[in-house]
Amino acid sequence: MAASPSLLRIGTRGSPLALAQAHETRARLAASQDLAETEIDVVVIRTSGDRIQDRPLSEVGGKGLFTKEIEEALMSGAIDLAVHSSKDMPTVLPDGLVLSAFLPREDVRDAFISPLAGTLADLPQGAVLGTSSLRRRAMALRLRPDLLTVDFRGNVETRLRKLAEGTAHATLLALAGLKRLGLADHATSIIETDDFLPAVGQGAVAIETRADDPRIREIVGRVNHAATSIALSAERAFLLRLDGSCRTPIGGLATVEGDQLVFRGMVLSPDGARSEAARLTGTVADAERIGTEAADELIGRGGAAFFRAE
Ligand SMILES: NCc1[nH]cc(CCC(=O)O)c1CC(=O)O
Repeated sequence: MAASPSLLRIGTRGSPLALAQAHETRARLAASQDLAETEIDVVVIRTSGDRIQDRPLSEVGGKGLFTKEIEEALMSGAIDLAVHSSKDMPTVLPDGLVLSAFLPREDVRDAFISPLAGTLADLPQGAVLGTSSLRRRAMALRLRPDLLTVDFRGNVETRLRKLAEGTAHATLLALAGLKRLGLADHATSIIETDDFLPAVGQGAVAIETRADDPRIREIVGRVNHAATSIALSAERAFLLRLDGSCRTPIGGLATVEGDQLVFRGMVLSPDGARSEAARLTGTVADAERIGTEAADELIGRGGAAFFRAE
C-alpha cells in the first residue's frame, strides 16, 4: 500500500443531497485503513445544471450538465475525486476519467408523496402529478393513463415545497435522496419495483477519479461496495447499449444476491401507452453481458421504435 496522502480533495455539487453524499464519502474514507492522518476536504463546485433552473434538463443537454465543471476540476488536478449520484452520470465518461468505487446502495425505490391520496392507484381520476422525469412520467402514465402531469424541476426541497403549495396533487422522488436528507417521513408510500422500475443507478453514490491515478484509485477502492459496483456495471451496460438519451423513458435495476444477478429493464413511450420489459438472470461475473443482452432483447422486441419516435 502506498504512503497515505496528507490531503484528499473531494469535489461535489453544492445541493444539500450532493453535500450529504460527499460527507458520507468523506466519513467512510476517514474511517478506512491508513487515512486517519489525512486531511479530507469537501470542495463545492457549481455546475451548469445548478445554474439552469428554468428549462427541463432534457432540453438543455441532459445529464452531463451536472458533471462538466466537476470533471474539469478532476482533470486539472484541482480535486482528487468527485462524488456523484450514479443516476446523474452519463454512460460514457470523458476520456481519462473512471468510476472507481460505489458506496453501498441506498433504497432503490421511488417514493409517492401526496397530501391527497395514499398511493398512485388511489389518486382521483385526472389528478395532477408533478415530475420532470420522463421515466417517472411514463411509468406513472403506464399504470394511470388518466393522470395529468406538470413539470417539476429543482432540488428535492424545492419539489416538496411546490407540492405543499398545491402546484400538483402528487410527486415522485427517489426514496434514497429523501433518506439521505433526513426527509423520508415525507414519503406517503413507497412504490415497489415490480411494475415501476427505478432509473439506472438510482440510490447509488459513485466516486469518479482520473484513470491514470492508481494511488487515488486504490484509496477509494477501499470504500467500494462490491455488490453495488456489480449491479451498476449491469445497469450501465444496459443504458449504454440502449444509447439512453435523456429523451427516452428507461428503467433498469440489477439486484445481486451471492453470486447471482437478476436484471430487469423497461423502455416506454413517453405517454406510457407502449412498453417493453425484459428480465434476465445469471452470475455476477456476467453482469455487463446481462445488461447488454437485456437491452438487445428490448431492441429486438420493437423497443428500438421508441428511440426513433422523437
Ligand atoms: N435527478 C436528481 C437526483 N439525483 C439523485 C437523486 C436521488 C438520489 C439517488 O437516486 O441516488 C435525485 C433526486 C430524485 O430523483 O428524487
